[in-house]
Amino acid sequence: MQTLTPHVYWAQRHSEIYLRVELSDAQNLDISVQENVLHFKAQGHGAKGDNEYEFSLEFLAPVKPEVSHRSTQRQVNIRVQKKECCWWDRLTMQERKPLFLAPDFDRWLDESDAELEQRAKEQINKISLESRVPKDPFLGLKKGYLFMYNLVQFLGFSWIFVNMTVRLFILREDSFYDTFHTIADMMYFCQMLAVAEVINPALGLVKTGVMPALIQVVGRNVILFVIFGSLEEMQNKAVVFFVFYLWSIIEIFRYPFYMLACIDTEWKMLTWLRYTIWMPLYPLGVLAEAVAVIQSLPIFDETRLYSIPLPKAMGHSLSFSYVLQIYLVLMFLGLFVNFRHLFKQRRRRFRTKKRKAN
Ligand SMILES: CCCCCCCCCCCCC[C@@H](O)CC(=O)SCCNC(=O)CCNC(=O)[C@H](O)C(C)(C)COP(=O)(O)OP(=O)(O)OC[C@H]1O[C@@H](n2cnc3c(N)ncnc32)[C@H](O)[C@@H]1OP(=O)(O)O
Repeated sequence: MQTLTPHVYWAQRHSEIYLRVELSDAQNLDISVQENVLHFKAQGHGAKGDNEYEFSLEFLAPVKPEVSHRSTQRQVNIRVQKKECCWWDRLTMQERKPLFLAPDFDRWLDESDAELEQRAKEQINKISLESRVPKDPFLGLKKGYLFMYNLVQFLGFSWIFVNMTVRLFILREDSFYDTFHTIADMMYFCQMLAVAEVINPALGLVKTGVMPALIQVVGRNVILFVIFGSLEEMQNKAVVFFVFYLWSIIEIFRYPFYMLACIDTEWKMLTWLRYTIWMPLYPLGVLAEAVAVIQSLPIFDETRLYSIPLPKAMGHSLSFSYVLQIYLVLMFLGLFVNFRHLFKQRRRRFRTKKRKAN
């Protein structure tokens, strides 16, 4: 048997090469890519009758070593993936086209048509993927609820922030000492409502963990209701101003950011602020809260408020200040957990943004 070369027809797309080998009833196919050269060997019926046919092609640019092929009664179809998605000027490394090679006009597309075809394919894939993911029938309701929740919180914290800022400008330092009496009601309202922030991820309404929200809400509410709310002696201390002011600064950026997210809108500046200003604010907030706890310790010792009754043999009662000392340690653990969480959220947010931009 003579070894002959079959007629080969080729076409390309940005990511792959198609070869059509004119050989009917091909058998003993041996097709491989080694060092960027495609080797083909098979027995079949070609231009010179039944024979063994073979050819080699060194590609113009790198291709993946895996080759897929399908043999039909009339021909052998070969598909080779390009390593890089780009358009080639010709198929082979050698400039002169081998005699057995010709364009496959059935598949031939020029570069711009191939691009259009690629885009159409991507669009079809996207649509079919979207249609496979079941649509949430309550999506509108969920978004409406979240939007309203964030709006109310935004209005509440804006009122707190503006009120405190105006009072600071007018009364200067004096405003520090009666912050609680002017702001507490609104802060109670916002922080009670903030319990929803633990419930929302628990119900799967927002894509985030329950734990960071729980730490945040419990952390603030202990300070607000237990330290400030139940000790009158704490209510006219300057620390109340710093705690409330630090809490409200982050929230006047965080809630509008969420509101926009509910209507699939984004303002870059707001996103940046939401994911950046917590860096100085969070440690400062925890520091201010720690100062408040430390200032409250002697008051709890003195008033015996919330003290834990002990059996007679062990003494009278255990001051609540001991519980608060343990809480102080927990606060710094909480700071660590949430700081790490916020760093992750920030990285995820800006990484996805960059990827989308590319
Ligand atoms: C078991 C109990 C233990 C108790 C231990 C107590 C320890 C005490 C520790 C005390 C530490 C607290 C100190 C703190 O009080 C001090 C201060 O607050 S100082 C001021 C500065 N503070 C901050 O900057 C923190 C602000 N708070 C937060 O950022 C959040 O509360 C937090 C839970 C920490 C993080 O939020 P989240 O996990 O939700 O991250 P994202 O904002 O990135 O959101 C993730 C995705 O969910 C979507 N989302 C979230 N919430 C909503 C919403 N309400 N509406 C709509 N969408 C929402 C958001 O858009 C993200 O989606 P996507 O990824 O698609 O963009």
